Amino acid sequence: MAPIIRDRQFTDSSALTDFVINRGNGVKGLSEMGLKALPKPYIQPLEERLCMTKFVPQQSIPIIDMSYWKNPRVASAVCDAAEKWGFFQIVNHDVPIEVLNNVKDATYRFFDLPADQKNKYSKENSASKNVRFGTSFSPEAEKSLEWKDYLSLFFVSEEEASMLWPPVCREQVLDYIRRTEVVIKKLLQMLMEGINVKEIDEAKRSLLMGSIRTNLNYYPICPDPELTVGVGRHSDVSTLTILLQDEIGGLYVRGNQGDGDNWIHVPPIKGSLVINVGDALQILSNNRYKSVEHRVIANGTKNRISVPIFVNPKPTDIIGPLVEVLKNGEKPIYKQVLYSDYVKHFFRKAHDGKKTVEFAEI
Ligand SMILES: COc1cc(/C=C/C(=O)SCCNC(=O)CCNC(=O)[C@H](O)C(C)(C)COP(=O)(O)OP(=O)(O)OC[C@H]2O[C@@H](n3cnc4c(N)ncnc43)[C@H](O)[C@@H]2OP(=O)(O)O)ccc1O
Ligand SMILES: O=C(O)CCC(=O)C(=O)O
Ligand SMILES: [Fe+2]
Repeated sequence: MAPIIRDRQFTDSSALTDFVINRGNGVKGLSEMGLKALPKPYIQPLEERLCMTKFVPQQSIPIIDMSYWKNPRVASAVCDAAEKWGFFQIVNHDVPIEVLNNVKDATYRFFDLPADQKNKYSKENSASKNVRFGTSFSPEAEKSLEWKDYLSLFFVSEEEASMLWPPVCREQVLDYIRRTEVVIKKLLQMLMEGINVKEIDEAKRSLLMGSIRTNLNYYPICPDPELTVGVGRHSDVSTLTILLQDEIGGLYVRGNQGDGDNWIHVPPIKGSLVINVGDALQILSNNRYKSVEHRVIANGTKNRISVPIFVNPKPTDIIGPLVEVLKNGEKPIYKQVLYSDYVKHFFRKAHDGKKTVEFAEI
């Protein structure tokens, strides 16, 4: 059935929900209809929009060259960036450029599928909870929707992926995960040494990288980009996030100057990967490493994609400050929480900046 539209606008919000969510057209479908104005549900309150006066053009997150990763100066730069910024970019990281290009192409292939093909992976239709196509962040919980569609792939095994993940992107995403794992291990090794954890044994390995979720994000051209957001202010609930972005730009990170209401652009650098600390690592390190708020603006002229790999504890792990960081008598800031409870808390509310971590505070 055709959506109920008049003069390229929806007549009511249930017709919009039906078209975008129930029928799997997503915001990409809305964008491609050539709407003249942004539908009301996507209009964000003024305080959640990012205005020019809050940009800090002269600042930049660190860019770290991983060529000589065994050099202690690299480890020191990584730990320093994780403490002060919570965000950095890495170059010369050894993940081949073809692997990155292939996963970007695969992302376009998935989102270019007809709506009924993508909708096979929606929350209602997907054969597994580990594969989910969706739009916005948590449409049931949000007062204002976000201008983004996504495919979320929770990795269980290559066997499961080969049965359940969409064939148009499966191999490329798996390859991206495989090739990135080496970098993830190097970074975690450096970060652990920085907080006196000498060895990553099996229990630590599980806490640090026991589960992997990869999202394919698609931000289509938006009719009124300044009225909405691509992704609202949030910190990730991961240990570390490895993010591949395309050449469009639009990711902003909260700065660490003055009152903190300043936002720094993360410029696309060909072949680089953006790394950020997530809440789980902030909790494990008892606030030594910081998970920092970030957001994505909408774009009025270009489609944008990004592919984050969220490296997480296992859902069944209990997370809290590591004994090594408390050894010198430091007071724990966080209690022990079941990681899947933490993630469910995150997903059941709208994006609300750094508030998720309060769930684990003592
Ligand atoms: C989508 O836009 C986003 C996403 C993000 C994500 C940032 C991250 O850091 S993701 C890393 C999250 N960590 C993990 O996935 C590893 C641990 N996993 C788990 O603990 C579990 O797999 C689980 C995610 C908690 C799901 O557990 P399960 O027992 O199967 O519970 P459910 O009832 O299925 O789900 C609970 C609740 O969460 C919603 N949900 C589940 N998966 C997703 C998903 N991939 N995307 C969105 N929402 C999800 C689910 O709908 C349930 O909510 P209800 O309201 O329906 O109860 C950052 C920024 C973004 O814009
Ligand atoms: O698209 C981006 O650049 C960032 C997306 C993001 O923050 C997320 O998916 O958690
Ligand atoms: Fe994020």
